[in-house]
Amino acid sequence: MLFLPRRWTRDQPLSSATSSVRKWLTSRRHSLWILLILLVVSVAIQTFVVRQTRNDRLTGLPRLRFSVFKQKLLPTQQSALVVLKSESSLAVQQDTTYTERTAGRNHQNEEYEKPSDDSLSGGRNEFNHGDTRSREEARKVLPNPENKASAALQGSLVLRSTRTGLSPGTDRKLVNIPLATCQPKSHIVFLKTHKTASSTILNILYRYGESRNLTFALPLNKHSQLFYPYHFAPYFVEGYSSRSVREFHIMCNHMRFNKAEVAKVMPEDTFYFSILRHPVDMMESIFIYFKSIAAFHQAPSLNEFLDNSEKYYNSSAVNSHYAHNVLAFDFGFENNIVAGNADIEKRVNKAIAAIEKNFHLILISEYFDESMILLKHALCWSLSDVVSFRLNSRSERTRHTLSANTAEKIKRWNALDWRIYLHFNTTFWQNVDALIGQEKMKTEVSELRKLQARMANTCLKDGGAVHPSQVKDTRLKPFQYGAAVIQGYNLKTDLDPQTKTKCQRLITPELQYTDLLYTKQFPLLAAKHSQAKKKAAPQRQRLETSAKTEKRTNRLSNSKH
Ligand SMILES: Nc1ncnc2c1ncn2[C@@H]1O[C@H](COP(=O)(O)OS(=O)(=O)O)[C@@H](OP(=O)(O)O)[C@H]1O
Repeated sequence: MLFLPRRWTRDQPLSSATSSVRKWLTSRRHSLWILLILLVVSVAIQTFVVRQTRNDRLTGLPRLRFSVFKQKLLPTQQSALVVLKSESSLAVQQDTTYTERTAGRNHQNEEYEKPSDDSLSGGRNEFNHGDTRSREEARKVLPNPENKASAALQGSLVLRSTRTGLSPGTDRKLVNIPLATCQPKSHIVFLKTHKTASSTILNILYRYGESRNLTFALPLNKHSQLFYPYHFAPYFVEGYSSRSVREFHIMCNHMRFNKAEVAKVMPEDTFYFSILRHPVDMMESIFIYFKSIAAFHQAPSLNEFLDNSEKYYNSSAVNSHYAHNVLAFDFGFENNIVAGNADIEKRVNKAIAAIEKNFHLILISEYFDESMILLKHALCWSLSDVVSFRLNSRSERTRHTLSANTAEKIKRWNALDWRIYLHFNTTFWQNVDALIGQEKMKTEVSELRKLQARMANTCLKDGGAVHPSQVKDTRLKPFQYGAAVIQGYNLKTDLDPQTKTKCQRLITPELQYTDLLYTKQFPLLAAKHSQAKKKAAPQRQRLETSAKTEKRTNRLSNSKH
C-alpha cells in the first residue's frame, strides 16, 4: 500500500531530496526493509490489542454470549438456564425453572419434613455418634508430629503430595509473613463444597466483605448458587456481562469449579481455597438432606442404597451427582467411578494434581477451628475475622453415625472423594507445621474458642442452636430441605443496635444473606426482581394448588385400583 508505482515516481519533477527518497523507495532491498518494519509494527499492535482485551476481562469485563452454552445443556436442565438469556432483561422465571435444590431453597416457609427414623437407617442400631469417629479416623492419617521434614518448609508453605508417581505441587505457595507486616487479602475464591461446613465459611466471608464494602461475584438474577451443577461460566455472575461491576473481590457461592473460567472474572492475585469433609460423614449428611433426589428417594436406608446402587443410582438422572463422589464433582471432575476400577489411580492422581495447582489452601471440616486459624494466617486476617457460629447444622434427631461396615462401603463407593480427602488431610497438617506449628495452633484455637464463647454469650438467647420451629424471627429461619431438620438461632432481645446488627449477621443463613448482599450491590435489579416475583405470586400459587390437587387425585385413584 505504501509503495508508489514506479511509473508515477519516474514521471514527476522532483527536487534532489525527494529524488533520493524516490530512489530509496524504489530500491528492491529497501522495499524489503519496509515490509519487515511493517510486519513488526503490526505484530506489536496485535499483541497490544490482545493484552488489552485480557485486562478488560479481568477488570472491565466484556460481554459473553449465552447461546454457545445453551446447546450443551440436557433437555431437563435447559429451562433452568433460560433466565440467563438476558441479564438485564430480568427474565425472572422464579422457582418453577430452577434445579430441585434451588427451587426448594426459594420456598422459605415450607413445612418442616419430619423424617421417620426407619427411613433414615434401615435399623437404628446402625448409628452411633459421628463426629468422634470421623475425627479419630482423620487423625489416623496425620503426619507423625515428630516428623521434622516439614521444618524444612519454614518460611514458605508448600502443599506436599503423597500421591504415587507425582511430584509435590510446588507451584502454589503461601508465604509465611508475620501478621504484623503482611497485607490482608481481599481477592478470594472459596469453592463452596456440599455438606462440609461451607455455609459457616460463606458467612465469615460475607461478613468480612460486607463490613469493608467489598464486591461479591453473586449469582445472576438473584439466584442462590452460581448455576450449580453446570460448570462455572463467567456470565453466571451478576454484573459481569453488563460490566456494571469493575472489580470482584470475593466469589463464594456454590458452583462447579472451572479454574480457567473463574479466572476470567477474578483478579490475577486471587487466593483460592476450599474445604473437604470426611466422605463417610459427608455422605450420611447428604443422604438425609437430599433424601428427595431420585437416587435416594426409593432407598429405605443408606446401607440399602450402597448394597444395591445399580438399582437406585442412575448417573444421568437429575441431581444424581449428590449421590456419588460429590466432592470430586464440585471440584469439576467426572464423578462416576468406584474403588477397583482400572482407572482409579490415574483419576485420583489427576484430580489431586489439579486441586494442588489451582488452590492455595484446602481446609478440613473435622478440624474446623484449626482450619480457621490456618485461613486467618494465609489471608493475613485477624482472629475476630474468622469467628463464627455453626450454621446449617442438623438437629441431633436427624444426625447419625454409620456402622464400620457401612462406612467401608461408602469409602469404596466414593473412592475418588475418599482418596482426595486422605491426601489433603495430610497436607493440611503439613501446612499447620510449616505455617504456624502445632503449639501455636493450639494456643490460637483456644483463643478463637474463647472469643466464640464470648460472642455466643453476648448474642444468643438460648446459648446455642435451636429447633427451626423455635426460631422467633422468621427472617432468620434457616432453609429446610429433604429429611434434615436444620437448626437456627435466637438473639438476645436487649442488644444495642450496633451489637444487634453484628449478632444478626453471625446467624443470618446463606439464602437470606445472599439476598441482602445482592440488594446492596444491585438495588435497582433487586427492586425489579421483587416486583416481578410479586406479580408472579398468584399464578405460582394457582399452579401449586392444582399440582397438589392432581397429586391427591392420582393417589386416590391408585389406591382404588
Ligand atoms: N463450624 C463447624 N464445624 C463443623 N461442622 C460444621 C460447622 N458448621 C457447620 N457444620 C456442618 O456442616 C454441614 C453443613 O454443611 P454446608 O453448610 O456445607 O451444607 S450445604 O451444602 O451448604 O447445604 C452440617 O453437617 P450435618 O449437621 O452433619 O449435616 C453442619 O453441622
